[in-house]
Parts: sequence; C-alpha cells; structure tokens
Amino acid sequence: MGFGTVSRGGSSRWPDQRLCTVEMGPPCHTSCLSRRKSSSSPKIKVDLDSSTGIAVMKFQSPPVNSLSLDFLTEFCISLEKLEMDRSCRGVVVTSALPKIFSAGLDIMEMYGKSPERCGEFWKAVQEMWLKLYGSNMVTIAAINGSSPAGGCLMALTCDYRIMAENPRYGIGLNETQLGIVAPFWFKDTMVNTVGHRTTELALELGLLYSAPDALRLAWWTSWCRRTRC
Ligand SMILES: CC/C=C\C/C=C\C/C=C\C/C=C/C(=O)SCCNC(=O)CCNC(=O)[C@H](O)C(C)(C)COP(=O)(O)OP(=O)(O)OC[C@H]1O[C@@H](n2cnc3c(N)ncnc32)[C@H](O)[C@@H]1OP(=O)(O)O
Repeated sequence: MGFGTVSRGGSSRWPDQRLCTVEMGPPCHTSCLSRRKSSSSPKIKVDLDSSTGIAVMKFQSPPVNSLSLDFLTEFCISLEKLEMDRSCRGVVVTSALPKIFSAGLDIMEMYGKSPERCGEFWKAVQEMWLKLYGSNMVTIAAINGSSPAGGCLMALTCDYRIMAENPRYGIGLNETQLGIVAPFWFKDTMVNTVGHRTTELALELGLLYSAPDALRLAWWTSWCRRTRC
C-alpha cells in the first residue's frame, strides 16, 4: 500500500523519504514471530512487530466502537505505551469489527450524566485528539467501515488515511444532521486535511462521503478495494 505526503515532521521516527510504504503481508517464520509483541485491553488490541516498527491497533468494542470514556482511556494508554517503545515507529489504527470503524462519540456518555462525568468525558475526547495529533509516530487510519462524526475526527487526526471501498461505508463530520455543531477543533482538523471550502460545505450539510468521493476531495491518496483491509 502506498501513502501520500503530508506536511508534518520534527520526529526522528519519521522516514527520511516523505513517501512511506507499509507492508502488511503474511509474517510468518519463527524469527519474525519472536519479534511480535501483543497486548490487549477489553476494547483495544495492539500488535507490534518490532522488526518493522509497525503496530496495529484494533478497536474491538461492539457493537460500533463508540468512543466511550473507557474506550478513550484505553486508547490513550495504548498509544502512550507505543510512544514509549522505541522500536515502534508507526501505528495503524483500524477496527476488528465488520462494517464499522467507529460510530464516533458514545451518545450514552452525553445523556443524563453528572457535570463531573461530562467534564471527564470531554477531557478524554480532547486528550485522544491531542495525543494522536501530537504523536511522534507515523499514524495511519485503515478505515474498514463507517466512520461518522468522532470516528471521522479520529481518522482525520492521523497522518494518513486508507478507506475500504464499500458503498455502505461513509465518513464525515455529520454532526449537523444530528442537530449538533461540530466543535471548532473538529472543524480545524478537517480544514487541515481537505481545505476550507470542502469543509464548509461538508459541515453545513453534515455530509458523509463514500471512499471514492472522499478520495476525489483529497481526503487521502489511496483506497482499498477489499471490504476488509
Ligand atoms: C459531555 C459532552 C459535552 C459536550 C459535548 C457536546 C457536544 C459534542 C458535539 C459534537 C461532537 C459530536 C461527535 C460525535 O461523534 S456524536 C456521535 C455521532 N455518531 C452517530 O450519530 C453515529 C450514529 N450511528 C450510526 O450511524 C450507525 O449506528 C452506524 C452507521 C455507526 C452503524 O449502523 P448499524 O446499522 O450497523 O448499527 P445500528 O443498528 O445503527 O447500531 C447498533 C447499536 O449501536 C448503537 N450505537 C450506534 N451509534 C452509537 C453511538 N455513537 N454511541 C452509542 N451507541 C451507538 C445503536 O444505538 C445500536 O444499539 P442497540 O439498539 O442497543 O443495538
């Protein structure tokens, strides 16, 4: 798989060449296996191949990988652990569930909760964004399912995106369709990737894009024809 370039740098873990390639073929002889480190928390599984320096972080929180306080906390801890592991240079975030990358913020976290709990939740959302955006590692979203709202934010916050081509999968900041306003820093993250005009239209209308449409609008430079990638 090939990925396009973005202007982000300042890390020794970034490859010298600005075009980077990730091979995700079958690993499988013994010496390779011994370089694999796995860890699993209830909602997130991480596999790090120290020989390539690439970790795959899989979301496994049925039914829709919604971003609950627990999910976000596990996400940040997993990312921090990889950040501290000098053998890890890049991380692919993806879903272990069929059809869904992430349904975005867990709606149940925003309903009938105490102000303290709401504050804790919102801080965790911001923490996820800050940690992912500020990561020293190369971050890649392999979007193998629908990715509305907060799920889209997470994908946009990565350095690179690849999306599985399936007409049922949509990605976008569709908050307007839900009657809520995307926070300014959600909007800014989208502007940084696709520019002002596309963002303005997308947010006003609460659009969800298919992979080919998003590709045309420069959300990414590659999409994957398999439904699972
Ligand atoms: C405290 C906070 C303070 C301030 C913040 C204030 C405002 C924040 C403002 C804006 C930012 C908002 C960002 C967001 O991310 S809001 C969430 C937006 N996401 C959605 O609306 C997604 C809605 N879901 C879907 O479109 C579909 O479910 C999906 C395409 C993901 C999957 O479709 P599918 O047909 O496969 O499954 P469903 O039958 O629809 O759902 C299965 C199951 O999952 C539950 N579900 C779905 N989405 C969520 C979610 N985001 N949070 C929690 N639960 C979710 C759904 O209810 C079903 O449950 P059940 O009926 O029990 O089976």
